[in-house]
Amino acid sequence: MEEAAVWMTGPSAQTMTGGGGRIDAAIGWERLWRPITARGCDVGWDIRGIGLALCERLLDEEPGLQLCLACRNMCRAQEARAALLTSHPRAQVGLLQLDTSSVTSVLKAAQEVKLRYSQLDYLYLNAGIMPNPQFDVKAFFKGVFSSKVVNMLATGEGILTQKDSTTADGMQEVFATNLFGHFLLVRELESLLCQPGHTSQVIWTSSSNAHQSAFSLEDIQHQQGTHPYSSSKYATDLLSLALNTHLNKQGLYSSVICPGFVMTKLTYAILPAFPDFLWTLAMPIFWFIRMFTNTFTLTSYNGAEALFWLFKQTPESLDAYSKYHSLTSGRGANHIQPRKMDVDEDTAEALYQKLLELEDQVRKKEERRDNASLLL
Ligand SMILES: NC(=O)C1=CN([C@@H]2O[C@H](COP(=O)(O)OP(=O)(O)OC[C@H]3O[C@@H](n4cnc5c(N)ncnc54)[C@H](OP(=O)(O)O)[C@@H]3O)[C@@H](O)[C@H]2O)C=CC1
Ligand SMILES: CC(C)CCC[C@@H](C)[C@H]1CC[C@H]2C3=C(CC[C@]12C)[C@@]1(C)CCC(=O)C[C@@H]1CC3
Repeated sequence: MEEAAVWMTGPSAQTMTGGGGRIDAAIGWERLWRPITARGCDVGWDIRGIGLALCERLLDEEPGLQLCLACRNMCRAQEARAALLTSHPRAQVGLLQLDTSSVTSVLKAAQEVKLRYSQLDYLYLNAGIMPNPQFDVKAFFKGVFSSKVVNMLATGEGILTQKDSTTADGMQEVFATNLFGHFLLVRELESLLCQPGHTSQVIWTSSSNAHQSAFSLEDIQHQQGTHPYSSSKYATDLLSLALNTHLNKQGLYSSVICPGFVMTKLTYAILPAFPDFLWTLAMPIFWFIRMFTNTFTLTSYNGAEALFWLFKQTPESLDAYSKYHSLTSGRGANHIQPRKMDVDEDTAEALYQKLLELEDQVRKKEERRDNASLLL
């Protein structure tokens, strides 16, 4: 058995297909697009997600690092691994199939990790979705000419809604993918993360879009509303706090980051009708906006700054009540800023208890399913 340094969900290379043809050059100094050199599963254009950018940054720092990438799409996972090994031939990059929206998949992946490794130092929980985003153009232009413009551009507040769906386990998909799957994973991997005389870090990719107003303890899955993404990210902030309360003594430290506004598959989907060349034309506007709000980090490299920074910190020095923001100045320089989160211990504990109840229910369901398949 090996000691895995870093374990990560959702770091695969993204390929964008269709959607308005090809772009044949990297844009400006900040490379947003890269042509796929070794043809893999899809034909299209490669946009790095924040997870893959982080892997590259970690390997730049420590070329011999042992990484394990947990991805739902193994084809993309292999592409990501190949890209990492090309730039860092000494790296040890393991792959694991994991769909965070599926209870069965999470339990199976956790079993596999326990077979492969005896200890985990870092667990990056980065997988996330924002399905069927609806961009409110009217509210956007109204916001642009109001005093709320900076906040709107930094958080996306008031201009985005999503249409959620249910998973095969009967859960809300955004909740299951962004929060519950990760929670179950942490619970399953507690023994590897909480080793005597050892500290570990659990690092969540949260968001500035995490709003208390979108979250309700009476509806933690956000079945009723139209802001499931915002609700799941606020729940992430609460859960991180609760994990610290419960597990700091056992050596597990949890932190949340916000990568800023980054151009990835997730954000391109917000304006799917926008052809590629319009995104290219919008870049100077984005760089201009960056002069006023340093939350426009734009590239995955910049967005991964806080994730990378946390890797180098001693866990005991981190503040459980702060979110660590990746920020990029108008001149393109990166820095980190801890900002106090709008969370309290009682709500965090109440959510934690509800998640434990739900965990209990899904485990019983899984057991019944396993027993039924044994009988067949
Ligand atoms: N881009 C932005 O501006 C911001 C992003 N974030 C957060 O950053 C994180 C990374 O997003 P980003 O890089 O932007 O977007 P991407 O869409 O590029 O990356 C999301 C990753 O999550 C994976 N994923 C999605 N669903 C599942 C699932 N069910 N099981 C396993 N993996 C899954 C995707 O895998 P696959 O390759 O199969 O699609 C992909 O690798 C997310 O949590 C997002 O919410 C937060 C604030 C701003
Ligand atoms: C000129 C126009 C094309 C500008 C459109 C800008 C908006 C699409 C973006 C402005 C702020 C962005 C933002 C997000 C999505 C895209 C914007 C609304 C997020 C909500 C994406 C997901 C997150 O977790 C937080 C981001 C905050 C900022």
